[in-house]
Amino acid sequence: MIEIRNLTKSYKKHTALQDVSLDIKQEMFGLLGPNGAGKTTLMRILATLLTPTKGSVRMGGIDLADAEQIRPIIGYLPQYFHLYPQLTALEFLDYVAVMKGMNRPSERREQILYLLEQVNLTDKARAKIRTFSGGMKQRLGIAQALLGDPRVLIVDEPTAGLDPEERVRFRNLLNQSSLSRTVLLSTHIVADIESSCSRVAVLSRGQVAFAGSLTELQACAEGKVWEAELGEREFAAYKPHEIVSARRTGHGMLCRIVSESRPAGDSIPVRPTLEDGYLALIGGDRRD
Ligand SMILES: Nc1ncnc2c1ncn2[C@@H]1O[C@H](COP(=O)(O)OP(=O)(O)OP(=O)(O)O)[C@@H](O)[C@H]1O
Repeated sequence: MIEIRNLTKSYKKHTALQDVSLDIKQEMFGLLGPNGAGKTTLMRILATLLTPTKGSVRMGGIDLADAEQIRPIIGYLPQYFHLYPQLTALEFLDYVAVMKGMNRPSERREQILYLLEQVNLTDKARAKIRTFSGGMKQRLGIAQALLGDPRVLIVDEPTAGLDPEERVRFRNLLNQSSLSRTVLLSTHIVADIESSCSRVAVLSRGQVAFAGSLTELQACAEGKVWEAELGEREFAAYKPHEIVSARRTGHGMLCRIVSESRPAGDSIPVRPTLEDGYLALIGGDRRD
């Protein structure tokens, strides 16, 4: 469905994306990566808001450069987006629908009411957006992205800042949306990928460090995850990204460690999680 070939984007001297190639089918595809890895840059290119320096993208066989053909098939929820606080949910969605070229009022009305129901905001249809919680705003954001029934939905870090209940609700909404379209979800939150995506790519410093199934990503930490009880000095000797979790015990800290080498002393190898796989892969490349 989406074929990304040798995509490069430079902002003056800084190269944010370098030679990125990916194939995304009709599926829910996750994009992981630390801060500054280039996720937003890639998403903005796919949403036709940025022009790549080099490379090409085709969606459903249409070249991304063909803006007139490509725009109607894309729905985009940016990381930060502006909602008009004085408008009601209905007024806002009607405004976006008009912007998307939906000219028939009856068609707009029908789709808006359907989407408000999908995102569970029917009872807030006539409430002003300024009264909405963060989760309600994100759900309204998804509704605006789904106006026009796009074949590709691009969502950039949509669950950051949501409470656990809203995050689960939002993930379910994305899962539901992915039944009939391609969804590309960018996030830092490994649990979001785990619960929703069939495949994932990891960007690191603008390059594809990994692309494959969740099981394959998990396997990147095979033989590199350990549980060990560490004293204060041993604990301090590890790099921050190597200790995934630590719990105080009577004698020190019981730590989960992602490391190429077996920790000294009493340590036992443990089965990696998806997060371990991600951490083993990006390791010291993390900038945050
Ligand atoms: N308009 C710009 N001009 C110059 N540099 C930019 C611009 N936009 C992004 N960058 C740089 O490009 C790199 C990639 O940024 P991008 O926002 O795509 O990363 P990201 O993976 O989405 O990060 P985050 O998770 O923090 O949102 C960063 O080093 C960033 O500082």
